Amino acid sequence: MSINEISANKSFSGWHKQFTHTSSALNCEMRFAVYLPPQMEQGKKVPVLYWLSGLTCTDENFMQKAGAHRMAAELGMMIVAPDTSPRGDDVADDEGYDLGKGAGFYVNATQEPWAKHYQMYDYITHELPQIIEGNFSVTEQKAIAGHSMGGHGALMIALRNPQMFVSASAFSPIVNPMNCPWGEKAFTAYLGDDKEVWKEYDTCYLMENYLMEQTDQKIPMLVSQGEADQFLAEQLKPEALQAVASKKSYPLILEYHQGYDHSYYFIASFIEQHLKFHAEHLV
Ligand SMILES: N[C@@H](CCC(=O)N[C@@H](CSC=O)C(=O)NCC(=O)O)C(=O)O
Repeated sequence: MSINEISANKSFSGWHKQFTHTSSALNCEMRFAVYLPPQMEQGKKVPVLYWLSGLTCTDENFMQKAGAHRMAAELGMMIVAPDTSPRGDDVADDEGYDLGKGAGFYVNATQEPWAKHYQMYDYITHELPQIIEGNFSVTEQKAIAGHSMGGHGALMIALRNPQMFVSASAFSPIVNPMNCPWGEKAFTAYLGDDKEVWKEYDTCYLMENYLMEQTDQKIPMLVSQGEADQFLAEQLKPEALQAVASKKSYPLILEYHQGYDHSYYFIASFIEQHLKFHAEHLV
């Protein structure tokens, strides 16, 4: 699995880099970004945090706006930020910002015209980790985090792959995509009308029903939510996740923050807490 380095910027004694590669899962050329902490230059293997971004994002939003490099350098943590959908001229798209390119929702599409390229679940859970582990000096320890649509992706993927990740966190996640306009639109297009199939990708459903009998399957979760978020009531509904977590005794920390909106200003304000949370588990 060859990758091509297309940019490199020194940052907090480590490196921010971007790579392109041919994705067999997505059937197209993709780009991802990494932050390589300075410990890697001294030959040390480091754990990896996968960051999944939200609607309209590429690999660049998090790396440029979250202010995560200083703490990742201090903690000795590699960060991987993939794109949010397949890309390219022959990839299906939609006029809306919430479907198609920039809006892959981290699912494996089964419907046309999406199925040929929109296999983001497989890309994040199989192909990308293989690429990272094949090309960088990393340990097997992995955590996952994300924002909004990417928060849905991070929590959903963690719940379905508890053996793969040691911790999960999210800013302003879409926790119940089966029951909000963003999720209903995307899941109908990518997965079809059968809501039984949607359940495989719904964090609230998964937390209540999936692999929850064994206590060691409950990987710790941190969720941060701004109270002034413009999408809070209609799209995000964190109270639904809190209700399931309480019912299932799931180790969820859900924190509300007065005055913060849905933007990267919120993420930048609390990213240090999230990275330290993951560092506690990435031993
Ligand atoms: N353009 C849309 C809203 C788009 C938006 O807010 N995108 C968020 C993620 S929302 C959920 O996944 C984002 O991260 N944007 C990129 C950024 O750098 O801020 C609208 O106008 O409503």
